[in-house]
Amino acid sequence: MPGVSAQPTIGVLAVQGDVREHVQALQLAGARAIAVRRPSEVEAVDGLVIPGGESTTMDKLVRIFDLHEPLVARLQDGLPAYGSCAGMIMLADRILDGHRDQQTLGGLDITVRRNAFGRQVDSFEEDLRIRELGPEPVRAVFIRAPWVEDVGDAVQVLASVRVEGADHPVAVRQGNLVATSFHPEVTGDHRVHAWFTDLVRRA
Ligand SMILES: NC(=O)CC[C@H](N)C(=O)O
Repeated sequence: MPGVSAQPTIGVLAVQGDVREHVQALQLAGARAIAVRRPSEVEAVDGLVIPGGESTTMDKLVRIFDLHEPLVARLQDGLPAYGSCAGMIMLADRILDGHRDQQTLGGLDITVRRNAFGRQVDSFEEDLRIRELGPEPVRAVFIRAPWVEDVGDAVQVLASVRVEGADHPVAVRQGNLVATSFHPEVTGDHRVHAWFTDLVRRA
C-alpha cells in the first residue's frame, strides 16, 4: 500500500486526555493524525496513540463508547500502538494500584504501577538517553506517572529512572507496541512521534 508507507494514518484515542498535543506532534512527524472516538475510526487507522490523562476515566469511557472490544481486537491483530503515561497503563497487561474494576486494553507484557513516583514527588523532569532516538537526550516530563514494575521476556526496556538505588523502566517496546511513562508531546521534541510514525510505516 503506497499510501500507507508515505503518510500513515495514526489515530489518537480521543475519549479523554491530552489529545490535541499528540495530533500536532504526529502531524509534525509526517503522519496523518485523526481523533478516534468511534469503532469505525478504530478500523480506519494504521497506528494508534493513547494519550496521557486519567486511566480509570479513560477505561470507563472506552467501554461506554463501545471501543474496548474493537481496540483489543486490533491490538491483538498487531496494530502498532504508542501509549504515554495513562496510555502506557491502558496498554499494560497488568496494573498495580489500579482502581477497583479498572481494566486495560493490554498487549504489552508488563506490569505497571500507577502513580508510582507519587510517593517521591508528583511531577518532575529528567533527561533520558534512548538509543533509538539518537545521541541527544530526551527531556522526559513525568506527571503523576506510572513506572514499569516488571516485564516479560519479549519486552525491551528503552530507558529507566533511578529512584532510591533501584532502576524503574519508563520506556518499553514489545514489537510494534511502545510505551513511555513520560509526555513527549509537551516538549516540542517530536522524536518519539517520528520514531513511532516510522514504526507504523514499516509495519
Ligand atoms: N499524566 C498521566 O497520564 C497520569 C496517569 C494517571 N496517574 C493514571 O493513573 O491514569
